[in-house]
Amino acid sequence: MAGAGSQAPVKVTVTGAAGQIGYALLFRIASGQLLGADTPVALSLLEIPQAVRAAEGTAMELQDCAFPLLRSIDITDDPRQAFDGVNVALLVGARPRTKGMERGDLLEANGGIFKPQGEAINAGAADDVRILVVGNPANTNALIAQSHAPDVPAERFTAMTRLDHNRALAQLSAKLDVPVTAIRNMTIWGNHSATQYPDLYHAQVNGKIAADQVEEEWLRDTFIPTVAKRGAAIIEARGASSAASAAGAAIDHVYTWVNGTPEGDWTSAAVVSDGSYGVPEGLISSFPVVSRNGRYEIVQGLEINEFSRERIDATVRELIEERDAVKQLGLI
Ligand SMILES: NC(=O)c1ccc[n+]([C@@H]2O[C@H](COP(=O)([O-])OP(=O)(O)OC[C@H]3O[C@@H](n4cnc5c(N)ncnc54)[C@H](O)[C@@H]3O)[C@@H](O)[C@H]2O)c1
Ligand SMILES: O=C(O)C[C@H](O)C(=O)O
Repeated sequence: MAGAGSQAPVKVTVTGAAGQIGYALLFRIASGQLLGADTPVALSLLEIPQAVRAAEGTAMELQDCAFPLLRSIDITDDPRQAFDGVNVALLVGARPRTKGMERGDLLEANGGIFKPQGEAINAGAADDVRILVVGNPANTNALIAQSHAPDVPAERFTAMTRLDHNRALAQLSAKLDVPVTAIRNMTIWGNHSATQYPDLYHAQVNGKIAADQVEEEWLRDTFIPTVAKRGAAIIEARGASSAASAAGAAIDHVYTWVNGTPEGDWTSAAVVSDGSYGVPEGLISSFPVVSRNGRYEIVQGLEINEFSRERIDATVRELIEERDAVKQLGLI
């Protein structure tokens, strides 16, 4: 069997490489945590021209770590170069909302980033490319990129709700004083936003339904809002949005995608809807998913109670509004 020494490296492109998530993410990728300890990596860092110098500084540090799996680092401000031959694309760089910016302005500014990146992925990506969008608004940015990459199978475009999933595991684990490993089948539904729905009616703790082990009031008034608004709470406390935990979730998302979900468990990812659970086809929405043979598949056949139905419908409504807004702006 060929060892890491002779294997061709997997090309991993990270956009927004000089940002704070980039700094938390790149060293973990280079150390082998994204793809496994046998897989050599060729990193490609995409930044805007003003931040290329800072990305070069990060690359110097990566070099100084002498990671055995890190074969090369390419730094560019050209999406075509960054995505040429890419196997794993982590789209982290995005335009944050600034003071006085309307929602439409935010979507338009991000369209200016994710449209050309989608086109560049379409033009040059490897046949097995997998794309994870982290930059917000993640679901709709993923939709924009996907709609400009007609030659790439739509299911290769995903957006990150694994951080929300991990937050839900952590909150439930603290509430019931159990390790996170006692929890299975957690689900985040919908948008990576405050409307998301973390579902305890299918999650199990030590083999029993989680919702039956907590007070309904806690589930409704504490658990759901704490998970859904955790991003804002981190910004409030840290003065900057989550970075290490976001990087950790991106690593988890890709690692699971490539290596599969454990038997009897599932995870959460925003993937292109096939119409399951009443989510309109084509929307990029979070679902319970398993990864089998290197593909994320939506878990089918779950019963949805009235409480969950209302909340899934609300978050999906928001995704429809975002889709309609970018359609009106001519971005998809
Ligand atoms: N999905 C999630 O769970 C999740 C969690 C945390 C943060 N986020 C989002 O991730 C994004 C990045 O967060 P951060 O803290 O690293 O931000 P940051 O501002 O520190 O870094 C963003 C970087 O992106 C770069 N960038 C901007 N436009 C680019 C382009 N066209 N091409 C390449 N690079 C570009 C910027 O120069 C900057 O270096 C934000 O949108 C944030 O809201 C998502
Ligand atoms: O950057 C943000 O707005 C928050 C981020 O998406 C998070 O969930 O931590």
